Amino acid sequence: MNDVLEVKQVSKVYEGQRGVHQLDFTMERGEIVGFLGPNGAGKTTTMRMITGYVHPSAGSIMVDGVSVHEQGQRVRSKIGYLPETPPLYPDMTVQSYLKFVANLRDVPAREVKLRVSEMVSRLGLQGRERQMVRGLSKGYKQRLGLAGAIIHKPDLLVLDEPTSGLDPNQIIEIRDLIRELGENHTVLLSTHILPEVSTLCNRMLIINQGQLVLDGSPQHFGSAMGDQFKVSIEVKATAEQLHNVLTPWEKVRSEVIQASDANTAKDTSLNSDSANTVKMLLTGENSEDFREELFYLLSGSGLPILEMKKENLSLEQIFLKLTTTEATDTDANSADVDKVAGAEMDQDVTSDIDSSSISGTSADTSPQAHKGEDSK
Ligand SMILES: Nc1ncnc2c1ncn2[C@@H]1O[C@H](COP(=O)(O)OP(=O)(O)OP(=O)(O)O)[C@@H](O)[C@H]1O
Repeated sequence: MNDVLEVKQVSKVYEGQRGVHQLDFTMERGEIVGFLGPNGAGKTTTMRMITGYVHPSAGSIMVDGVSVHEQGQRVRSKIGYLPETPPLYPDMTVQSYLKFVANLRDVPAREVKLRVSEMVSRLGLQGRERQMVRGLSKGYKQRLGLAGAIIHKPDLLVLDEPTSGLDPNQIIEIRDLIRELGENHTVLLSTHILPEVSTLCNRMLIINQGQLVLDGSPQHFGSAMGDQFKVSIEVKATAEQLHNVLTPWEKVRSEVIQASDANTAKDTSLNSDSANTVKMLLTGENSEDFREELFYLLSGSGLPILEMKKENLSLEQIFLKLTTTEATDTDANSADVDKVAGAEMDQDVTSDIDSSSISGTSADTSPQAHKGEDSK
């Protein structure tokens, strides 16, 4: 069996209030899955149920074929969990903390020393072995938390907002580490930072109001969810010539973005080399791909197409679209939106580390998180 994680019809109700509702997804070995959602969507609840710290009200969760509910202790040895704020003991040194976690995680006594030094070098903690935890920067605390989460060589790594509160350099370092960890682990990672998903993950889940509203690869959506198909074109023509050809074509609405002829131009700053070219945004009445028809229409009219590009929704637009109230008023079971039409994601968003951050969130500060509690 290739599924490391199976979440089946899982719901959590807190004192009559919905935490999550009928979540259904699996994760295959080697996947790095981004788990996104606005505040209060149910990410932490889901992660805590997977790691066994919160009991589902309904449904079942299996890790590597073992039931979290029935064999919690066995499952914990298969999972590495990094809560948003790692449960570190400030009065321990880096080394003694790692030894402590190794023992807690049942690493065989004869392997502890080796495992600790492996973690120190793998997570870039060399030279800090004897430093007190309280003196570490937030970035190094995060490294130590990650070291503690993987010291027992778990199959599944669950990371709750691992880059939250870090500065941009630390964010890049921790992302690089997660990418490396993803080479040997299956990773479920919650985040508020949308570009993190496109840089790190090969799949993403979006949750809203406790329900899964999207399950797909960041590379395979954009023109999804019954959206109107959009194409931008640059044509060797005047805007008037192009309008004459396109106006009778009722299924497509056109809008000039840039034109070289002064009468219609929104941007007349073009130089003479681009004289008589026009850029337009064309919007179809539905999601049907009209590029081929467009090609024959323009070539039949003797208007050369200089460029044609399918316009995709950015990750932010997709997120907003799926997490507005209307989006979940309909039946928001993920299966309906899973089959998303192939489209490249707008890569522009990947360059911006913080501008897409949706918000901050609360933290789990308790060392008890290691031991298990049903605090939520
Ligand atoms: N212990 C609890 N008691 C009652 N309600 C809770 C408890 N924990 C979570 N909830 C509720 O469950 C829902 C999901 O919360 P959860 O913390 O899982 O969301 P989240 O996606 O992790 O949010 P954030 O991004 O803000 O951390 C929210 O409505 C929240 O108020």
